[in-house]
Amino acid sequence: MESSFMHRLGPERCKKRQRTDSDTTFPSLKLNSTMDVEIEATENDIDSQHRETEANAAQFVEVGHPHARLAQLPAVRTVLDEVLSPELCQELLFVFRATSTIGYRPHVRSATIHDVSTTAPWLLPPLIRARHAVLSAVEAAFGLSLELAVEFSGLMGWARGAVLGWHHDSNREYLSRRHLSAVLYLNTQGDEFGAGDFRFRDGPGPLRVAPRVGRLVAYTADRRNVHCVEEVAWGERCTLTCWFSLEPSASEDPLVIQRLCCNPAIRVSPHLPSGFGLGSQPLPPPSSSAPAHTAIAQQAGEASESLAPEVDLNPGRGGTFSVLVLRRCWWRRYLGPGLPTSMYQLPAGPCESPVRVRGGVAEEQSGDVGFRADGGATKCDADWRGGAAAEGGSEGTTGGRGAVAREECGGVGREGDLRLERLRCLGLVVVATAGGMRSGGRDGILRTSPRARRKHPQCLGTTVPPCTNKMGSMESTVAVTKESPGAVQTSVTGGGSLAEFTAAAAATAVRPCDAAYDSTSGQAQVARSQTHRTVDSGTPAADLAGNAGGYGSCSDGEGRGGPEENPACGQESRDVKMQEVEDEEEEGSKWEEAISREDIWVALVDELEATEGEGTLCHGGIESTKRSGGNEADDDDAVIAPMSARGLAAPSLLWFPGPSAALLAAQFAAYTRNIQRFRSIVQLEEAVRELPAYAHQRMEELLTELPTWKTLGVMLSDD
Ligand SMILES: O=C(O)CCC(=O)C(=O)O
Ligand SMILES: [Fe+2]
Repeated sequence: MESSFMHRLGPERCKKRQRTDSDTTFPSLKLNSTMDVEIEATENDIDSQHRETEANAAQFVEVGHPHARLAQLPAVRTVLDEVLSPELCQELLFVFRATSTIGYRPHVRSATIHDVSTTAPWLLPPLIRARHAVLSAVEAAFGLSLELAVEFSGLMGWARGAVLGWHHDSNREYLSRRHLSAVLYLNTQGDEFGAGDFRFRDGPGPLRVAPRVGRLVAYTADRRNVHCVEEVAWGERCTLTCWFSLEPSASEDPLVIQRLCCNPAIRVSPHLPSGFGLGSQPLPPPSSSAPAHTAIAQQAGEASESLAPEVDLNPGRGGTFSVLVLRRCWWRRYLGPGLPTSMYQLPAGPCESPVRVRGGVAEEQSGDVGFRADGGATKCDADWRGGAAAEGGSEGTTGGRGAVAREECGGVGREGDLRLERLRCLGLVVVATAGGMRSGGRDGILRTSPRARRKHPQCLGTTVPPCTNKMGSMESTVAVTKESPGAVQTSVTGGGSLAEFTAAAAATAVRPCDAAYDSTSGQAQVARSQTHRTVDSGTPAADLAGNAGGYGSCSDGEGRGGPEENPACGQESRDVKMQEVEDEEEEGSKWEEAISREDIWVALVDELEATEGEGTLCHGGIESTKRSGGNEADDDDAVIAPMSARGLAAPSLLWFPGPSAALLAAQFAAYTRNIQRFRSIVQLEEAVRELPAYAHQRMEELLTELPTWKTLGVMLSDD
């Protein structure tokens, strides 16, 4: 029996299986001690917060029946150490930080495998390796070899304040195909975060698991494993969270592979080998991605002399994978070779502004976007609940595959929102324009010469939900301006309509809890601003002022900025054009000095400008990402709850012609930020040398491995 398994599994899986087979029951668990894995629960352990949520758990029992295959397991949970090496965990942290976006609960951000596939496919190999190691460990631990499909996998970061009450992981009807859960901890409690214990409510020990790097806690998703996560006290607790299903059709692999196929970075021919995992889902016809392809080619052609030919990666092995690898793209001069362009190409398209605000019932407004005075959800949000914002997890707010009911509403524009959120998470400031800036802008793009920007870098960037045309006829501009080297001031100009206001609030990182729109009076304001102005709905010229919601702004809770450092904090917002003039007079030399230390960003910015209008790609990928990660989130606070904003030390001098470029910068910044020693922009040059090497290596790996994957379980390709 074992040998036949070994034959099917191949050496890697066998090794894993042999190692973990001995760990299937608790007495033989590879636990280092009970210091951080508590076997017995005490009465006091169930604190009031958890008691509150017991009622919740009780209501889920209906849908928490064990799967028949799992009903007689000798053990329903396990804890294993050293399932992943610290090095791989470290790399996963890197992947997570480079790709994460808003997560499924307040203070949680995540990077699902779909996110990674879409935005940075070259980062997939470590994630897939890790995912497969977890799969193997879980299958071995529960004696389910080759029986499990990965239903969801994603990297999660639980920041300070993140908490999850008692629940089990199949507590909703739509989670019923979720049969086993596994959480692999990527970092260690006490080192990189405080508190955040995982706890089982009752049943066999261990009842309390302290996260530590490489440790896996795995359990059946049914009601026998009611568990919780205690509140994280500081830092960020990072996990690779996976759910498994006994139903092959629940596998997320086909979608992931489809995502890759849609990604112009990895254009796979329609002639896929059988069993590749696509099932009946058709690939997009070549024509559907042709414009994108052309756009890239054009872009590459402009910026360079050569476009690599399509590469037949593996002609001999069942199927041709035509991989378009672009070379000589604009950033090559700065970042070196190896970075395919397409992951930076994000969709644009028609959609209303999809700002996401605090939980509540959607309210219809006259426009397409509702914004409630109490911070309730927009109409888009109602359909979006559980979209890309709810990536994984359980407790009803999480995971699953919810439908996006209104594509036209929650679709592309939502991605715009995600991008904004991502930028904000990274501590980057942005300028959003809706309908063009007054200072000579067109098409939502601020146009000043590079030279002028160098001298007057107060217009820091531009990004906007890619739906500005439908936002209304009025102009709306959000400018995040750097008032002094230590602080950022945000001003919103125009914003006459509800939609514009919401877009503005989103774009400026004004925390929704600090912004309000009075639907009765039509007044919108940003409450946290040092200076308040209101804007009359329908009055394009009206201004409202805000600050950048804690991102290097006046009210930064993390010690940056503040009135003392930022004399401009108390000033009223001004028209963007005015601002430029004044800065020129008052701060010119200061800026010059600051900029000279940021040449790399100037260069980046200049080149970003060149990508203006480069088009939008990956639409299908993004759509699919939303669907695959989504479910019925019942806690919309998760979506826009401000994340910790440990961004770049001086997130300035970013000028983005559009969301795609903004994401590029964000991703780039994420890379650099998360190489621990890079703390300031000044040090980016070093990162610039490392990033391409890493990305290049990983991309090569991906391109090499992809043709051999029949599913994302790479080891299965042995036979
Ligand atoms: O992160 C953990 O330790 C567990 C998370 C969890 O229980 C869930 O997402 O359902
Ligand atoms: Fe859970």
